[in-house]
Amino acid sequence: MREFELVPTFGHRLAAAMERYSPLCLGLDPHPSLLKAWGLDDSAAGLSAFAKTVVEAGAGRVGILKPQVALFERFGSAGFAVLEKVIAEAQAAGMLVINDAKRGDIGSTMQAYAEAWLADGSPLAGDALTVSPYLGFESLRPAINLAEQNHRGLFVLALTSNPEGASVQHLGDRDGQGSVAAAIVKAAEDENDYFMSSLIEPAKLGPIGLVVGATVAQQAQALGIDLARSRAALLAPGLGAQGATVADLRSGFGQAYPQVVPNSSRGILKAGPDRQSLIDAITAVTDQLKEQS
Ligand SMILES: O=c1ccn([C@@H]2O[C@H](COP(=O)(O)O)[C@@H](O)[C@H]2O)c(=O)[nH]1
Repeated sequence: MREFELVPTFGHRLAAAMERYSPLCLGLDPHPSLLKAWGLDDSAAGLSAFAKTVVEAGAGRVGILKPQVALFERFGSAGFAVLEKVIAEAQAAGMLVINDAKRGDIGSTMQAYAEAWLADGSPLAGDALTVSPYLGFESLRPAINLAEQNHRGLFVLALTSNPEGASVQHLGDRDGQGSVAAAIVKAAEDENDYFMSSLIEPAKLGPIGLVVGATVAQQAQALGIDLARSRAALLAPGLGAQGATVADLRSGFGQAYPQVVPNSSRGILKAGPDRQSLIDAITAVTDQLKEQS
């Protein structure tokens, strides 16, 4: 809780969802190939049917849903209308929604992105948003401030799951300056420390999370980054389709493992469209995660 307020912070709500269900974040990635495999049209109507099945399969089984915004944006305003409905329905079903839109711009424009994705009453506002810090961490300030005021969260790209990420994110490491990724993690840590110092009810996780791919988690240790100290939730895409396993999470994240929110999208979604097969795929991953905890 925040001082003078009785509304739980994003960190409190995320920790509660992880505890109640499992740390799994179910990725909602309606790729054209998946729409086809599910016998759906590559249209806004197909998108809507796909999303409805995923939300119904996840309800009561997973606490966190991550729609991939690009795959809704493909359909323009019709896709955004589907996304707005998905956000509302997933939240009504008890899930926290992390909108994976990877927004980032100069501060004045960032303010508009923040209002779209993080302001109370905005139809696109979920519980958290992914953001890119590559215009400078402080360029995210409007989103940081609005997220904190509105009990929402951010996930800042730090070490992304794709192999190309290292060419930017590891810069500085070899010449002893400390890597770009390390600077981002430290900025998130400082922001979380500042925010959490004002809480009445202590929280394990701050409002500023980080994206650290499940496929590259061990690189954080190699770069000398202490993820546990950041008190950031660690959104970890890469489980399943990109090759990372639940065992990799444990070894890769080490002491920071309790902060990890692993995402699997295609690895689970390929089990559809049959609802029960989708539920079985979700259960298989959540069971493995519970065994590792
Ligand atoms: O570093 C990153 C950041 C985001 N993503 C996103 O996560 C999902 C992963 O989907 P899978 O089908 O499980 O591979 C997707 O929406 C990516 O855009 C990421 O993979 N890596």
